[in-house]
Formats: sequence, structure tokens, C-alpha cells
Amino acid sequence: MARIRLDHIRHAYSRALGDAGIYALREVDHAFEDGGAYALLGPSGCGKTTLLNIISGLLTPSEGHVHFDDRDVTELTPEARNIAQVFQFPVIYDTMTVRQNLAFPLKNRKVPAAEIKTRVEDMIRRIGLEAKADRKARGLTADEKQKISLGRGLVRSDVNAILFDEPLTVIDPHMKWQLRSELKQLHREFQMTMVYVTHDQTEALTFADKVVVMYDGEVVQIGTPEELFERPKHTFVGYFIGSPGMNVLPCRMEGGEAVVSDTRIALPGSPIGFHAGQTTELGIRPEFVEIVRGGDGIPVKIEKVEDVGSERIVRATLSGTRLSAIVAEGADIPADAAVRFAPDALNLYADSWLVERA
Ligand SMILES: Nc1ncnc2c1ncn2[C@@H]1O[C@H](COP(=O)(O)OP(=O)(O)OP(=O)(O)O)[C@@H](O)[C@H]1O
Repeated sequence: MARIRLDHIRHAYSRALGDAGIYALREVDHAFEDGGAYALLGPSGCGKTTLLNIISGLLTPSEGHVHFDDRDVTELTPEARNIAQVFQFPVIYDTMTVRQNLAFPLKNRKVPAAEIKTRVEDMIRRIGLEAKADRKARGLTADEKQKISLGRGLVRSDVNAILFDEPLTVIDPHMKWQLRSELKQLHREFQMTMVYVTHDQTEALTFADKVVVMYDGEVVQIGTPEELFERPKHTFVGYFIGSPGMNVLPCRMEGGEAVVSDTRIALPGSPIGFHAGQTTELGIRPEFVEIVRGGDGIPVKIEKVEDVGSERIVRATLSGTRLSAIVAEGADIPADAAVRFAPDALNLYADSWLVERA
């Protein structure tokens, strides 16, 4: 396994696009530590696949360098980089059996026969295909074929990293959870460097120790699921992670306090590093918005209340800005409602970036 360092990577898909300033990756400067489980998370088109293909060697970046440990691999082919890759759709040999498919990458690398047998049998069990081990892949379902693909990626122990590009898209929803747990287990046992691309936050947050959130060709935050939830570095992260996402309320700053709709809100600590002229916003997660009687907080207009199991989501507007609150089932929602915010859960943003506090 290896530490993967992306050194000032930029990528445009053609010279003309680059000349026009259209970059699929605008600037990525980041390291994936050896043995880490990372998810690359972001909306469609933000550059996740581009970044993954630059790591694997399917693409050469327009600018910057890729290092595996101390070695510059920017110009090396995927084979020479010794990477295992699992794509969205199965990449397997249809005429081989499940067992042969799994053994193939090991035979290719001249692994001793006894070791191949042990590894292949272990992998067959992990992907739950014991009953079909001697069946040709051709007759299997899309779901089962993708499990073989996953198995082929995971069966080798000598790879520098394993890269997954939305690998569970074709998997039946009830199997997704099981396979994700299996991946996590394998990571715990063998500490492989894994990079997992997804646009699904549940998938990212349950798989990864560190989530790399991408937006518009850039990495906007790298953090643990808790860090992304509690201190989103960019309003996009707050909005994208969580359900519903973080509320973002326009505010103006006066004497160190935020003013939202004529109500002054004291912020914990003193904001540092922002200056007058920047657009300021307050971020607050719906979990930390309390619904109170009018007069006890900032007045809001309740638009809708949704029941979601043991809690309710209150959709409201505050001076025209949409705001959500999560309240307990059976909690009082007065007609003349107002909101209060948990002070420690407030984050201030300037031009969409988190303002640190002293
Ligand atoms: N071969 C290509 N030629 C030109 N532009 C491309 C090419 N492949 C991707 N792009 C563009 O590069 C940007 C990033 O695409 P990329 O596929 O990396 O995003 P993504 O985050 O993986 O999206 P998705 O989740 O939809 O796969 C997009 O604007 C896309 O249209």
C-alpha cells in the first residue's frame, strides 16, 4: 500500500477547454494517507471520476504531479501503478466461473497456488457466492457479477490502493448495506488504502474514516463525518451533508454580533479573518433550531410540517429565507411561531467559507 500525494493537480479535457478556463479539476493539492479509507463525495459533474482516473493513471493531468510514496507516477500506466479498480459496472470474464474470475488476478501475478486457493475461498464467502462458485459468470445477475468485480479488486494483497467508482450502483438496495459492511471489515483487517467515489452521503459517511467533499472541480473539505456535520468549512458542505441540510441565513455583522432579520445574535468567540464587504451568512443545522412561541425568538412563518418517524421536520420561512427545524414527535408548534438557535451550533460564513473564531 502507499501514500498517494496529489501535488497541485489541474485538469482540462482539451487544450481548447483549458484556454477557455474550463477545468474539470481546478486545483487539487491533497494526500491520501497510507491505509486510510476515503470517500470522494460530491454532486454529479464535480470532478470525482476525473480525480480517480488521475490517481489510477487512466488520465494524465494537464498540470501537477501524482506521487505514490516518494515515487512520481504521473506518467505511469495503470498497470505500472499497481492499482486495483472497481467500476460502476462489472468488469469480469463471462466465460470463466466465479472461482476462476477471482483467481485470475492472482495467477497473473504468480501468487503460489496454495495462497490463491485460500484467498479465493475467503473472498467467495465474503461476497456471498459460495453456492455459485463453479457457475460461469455469463449466467449470473448484474448484482452477482458486480460482486465478482468487487472480489477481483479486493482479492489482491499487493496493490498500492483500491479505487472504487460508485461500485454499488447496480447492487440491490438490501445488499448494499451488507457489501459496505464487508468492505469496511476488509479495510479494518488489511488496512488497505481505499478511495471510494460516490454522490450518496450515506454511502460516504458509513464507509469512510475521512470524507473528501468536492464541489465544482475543487476539494472544499476533508474531514471525519463528525467534522463535516459540526463545522462545515463551506456552505455547500453544510447543505450537501445532512438531511435536511444546514440552514444558511443571510446576515449582517454589527459589533461582533450577527443580525438576522433585525434580531441580534451573539456568536461564540470572536470571528477572525473576515473583512467588511464580504457577504456574510449564518449556518445552523435543523437539529439545533428550536421552535418557540412568537415573542420568544425570531419570528418565522410555518409553511409545512412533515412526519418522519420519531421526529418531525418543520419547514418555515424567516424573512423570505427558507429554514428547517427538526423537532420531536408531539412537540408544540404554535401558530405564531418563532425560532431560537443553539449558540454553540452557529457557524458564520463569509463569501461561503467558514469564519474561524478566536
Ligand atoms: N471526456 C470528457 N471530455 C470533456 N469533458 C468531460 C469529460 N469527462 C468529464 N468531463 C467534464 O468534466 C467535469 C467533471 O466530470 P466527472 O465525470 O469527473 O464528474 P463526477 O463528479 O464524477 O460526475 P458523475 O457523478 O456524474 O460521474 C464535468 O463537467 C464533465 O462534463
